[in-house]
Amino acid sequence: MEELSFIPDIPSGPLDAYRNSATFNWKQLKLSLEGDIDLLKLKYKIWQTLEKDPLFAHNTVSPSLEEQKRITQLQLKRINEYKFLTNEMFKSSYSKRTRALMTINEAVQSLNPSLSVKMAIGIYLFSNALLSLGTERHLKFYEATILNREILASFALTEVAHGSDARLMRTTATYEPARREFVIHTPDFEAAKCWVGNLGRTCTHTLLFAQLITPDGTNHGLHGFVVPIRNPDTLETYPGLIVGDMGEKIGVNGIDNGFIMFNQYRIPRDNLLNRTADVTEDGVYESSFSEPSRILGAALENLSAGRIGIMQESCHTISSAVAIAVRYAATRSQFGERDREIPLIEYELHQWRLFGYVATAVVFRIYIESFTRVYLNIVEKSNAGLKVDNLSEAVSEIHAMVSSSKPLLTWTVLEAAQQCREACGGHGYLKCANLGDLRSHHEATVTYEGDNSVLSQQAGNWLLRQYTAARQGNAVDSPLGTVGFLADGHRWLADTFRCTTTDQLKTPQFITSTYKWLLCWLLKETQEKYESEMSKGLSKFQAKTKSQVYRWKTLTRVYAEYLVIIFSLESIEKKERELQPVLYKLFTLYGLWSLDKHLVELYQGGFGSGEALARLLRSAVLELCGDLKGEVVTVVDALAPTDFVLNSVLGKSDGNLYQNMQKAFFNNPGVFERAPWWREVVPSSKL
Ligand SMILES: Cc1cc2nc3c(=O)[nH]c(=O)nc-3n(C[C@H](O)[C@H](O)[C@H](O)COP(=O)(O)OP(=O)(O)OC[C@H]3O[C@@H](n4cnc5c(N)ncnc54)[C@H](O)[C@@H]3O)c2cc1C
Repeated sequence: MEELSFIPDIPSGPLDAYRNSATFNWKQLKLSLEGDIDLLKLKYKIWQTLEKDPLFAHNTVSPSLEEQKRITQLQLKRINEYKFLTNEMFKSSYSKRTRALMTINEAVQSLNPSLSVKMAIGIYLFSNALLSLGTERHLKFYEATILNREILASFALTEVAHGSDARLMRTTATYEPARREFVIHTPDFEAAKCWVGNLGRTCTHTLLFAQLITPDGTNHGLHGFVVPIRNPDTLETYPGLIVGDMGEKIGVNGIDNGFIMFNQYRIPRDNLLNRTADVTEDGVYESSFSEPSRILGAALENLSAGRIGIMQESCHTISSAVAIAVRYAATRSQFGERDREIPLIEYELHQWRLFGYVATAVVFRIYIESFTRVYLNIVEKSNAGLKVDNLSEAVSEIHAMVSSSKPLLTWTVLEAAQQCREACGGHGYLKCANLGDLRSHHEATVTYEGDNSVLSQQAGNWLLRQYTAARQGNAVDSPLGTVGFLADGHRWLADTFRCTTTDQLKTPQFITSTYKWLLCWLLKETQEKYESEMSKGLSKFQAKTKSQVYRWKTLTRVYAEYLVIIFSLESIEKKERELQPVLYKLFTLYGLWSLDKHLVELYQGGFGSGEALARLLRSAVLELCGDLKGEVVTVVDALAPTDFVLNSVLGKSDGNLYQNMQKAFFNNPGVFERAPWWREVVPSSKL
């Protein structure tokens, strides 16, 4: 086993009772979930450095809005000074460098989600966009951002009246050959860019998406431009801009989301990100794509890395949430027979509420770790000009994977955070439990970088194209192999439920084959519904909108669950032998617990007929919960960050629940003082 002494030991205490029954070493599982010892070391280095820095100290009371923004910006400055991304990392291969940046982002996110959003948009998303959408002209911006940290950027796509439907955005960038400049203009408030993170108070530049118009009046669709917003030395906005902060939100208030209106604002021609399309000095438009929608598609594909980052952060959020709730469940006792109270974790109901999410936290982490590798490998090869087989098909498949997985992960983590909060009862409602902040900061991820419901529709488009190809006897375009099985769709659909014992369900084979049946059936259902709407004379657009509920939407969710299943299974098969028993149990629980939510479809489509399917499936879930009782406390030790980062009075690793709570109560500012406003509320006659 590798040398893991850099991971601090966990203090002995009341949780030992459960820890002692674990069949594996938690540090080994932690390393295995991280997937790379250097990245795990980097994460600990960041956490330990920031724990010593007063700028990162936790607050017992939420600071004012302005203060949250100030602290977050100062923290970013400090992170830049720490140079966690060493020169060696910076010079390493694209995938190594990106993995390191993603790790820094994850480590920071678990301490202050606003800070990681600030960093992700302001540095990584922007610099990534410069590399993928820009050319040599833009290298100066790249270096100023990622190397010298002189630029803090933002990403301005959303407008007041248009969010998901990006094509109809109305900010314009009109080229003027006489001055070789683009003139950016906002026609009215509805076209103001809004929700733009870092724009409200801090960014120096924005990556703006605007309709590119050539001197002949032709609109060539949305294109990306680098637009200076503020003087970096004074943070004053430049003339010609109306920029403001959007005010208080229901989470991530350390981020200054802003709005902006441009009044005939001029930028040099060179600021157009011109990898896919350019305008000559004389104003002639040139593009390697014939379709404007494909240019936008190429530009927005850049968001994939950001969405993968969101999924990684979501894995941290669910890990923290289940760590708090499971440690609480193991130390909090209620009820029992003959006045002997038992810990909450002993109750089957409590196990069922929480353990599915513990299993989810583990398999999501394994899935994302593995998918990130595949993704970065392909991007690296393609950036280096190496041959990637079926590159454009692979890009489409990755887009479908990301567009279905981001919704699945972010929605599930939101449900998990809520369930964990409730599982800690009233104490879970305390700010110092940290479950409320985990939930509300996470919540925005279901909307930003693509609203989940809208994003899922894109994955459905790709899936239905593959289904149609398979039905017509053509090849399925799935270089990553996620839906290669559709070629045998009729065979999978002929499958029926034949198990007679729960053990027969608790196998990877049962779970994967049932998912294949589900996907084939949902594809057939969705396609039939779509065709029947078309046959009534509806347009493609209308037919699509009439096929969403119970079909398209469920289909894309099931596809994402299937991705989690196949990717995590493949990884688990390669993991250390000592870890495999617990990992298979967690995998099986995730698979069956997820299938339980699709019983309606499994019966409706004729996979199951009698009562056996539901009875055996649910019994298997409960048996697995019981089997995992002795393991979960140690599983969450592997999932949890350090106590400082977890920042929860209920979830400390020492398990001294009530001593920790007393300390927190007694240390609340002014806790024992008479209310400073007492004079205002007592009867005036007594004064
Ligand atoms: C915290 C936060 C940070 C953000 N940061 C940025 C940023 O930095 N830069 C930026 O440009 N934007 C940013 N955004 C904006 C974000 O990207 C948009 O909110 C998102 O794309 C959704 O667009 P919308 O709000 O206009 O919702 P709409 O598109 O108006 O959607 C509203 C609802 O209608 C549903 N809907 C829409 N179309 C359909 C359809 N065809 N069928 C069925 N249902 C549909 C959606 O699912 C959604 O539930 C941020 C948002 C938040 C909350």
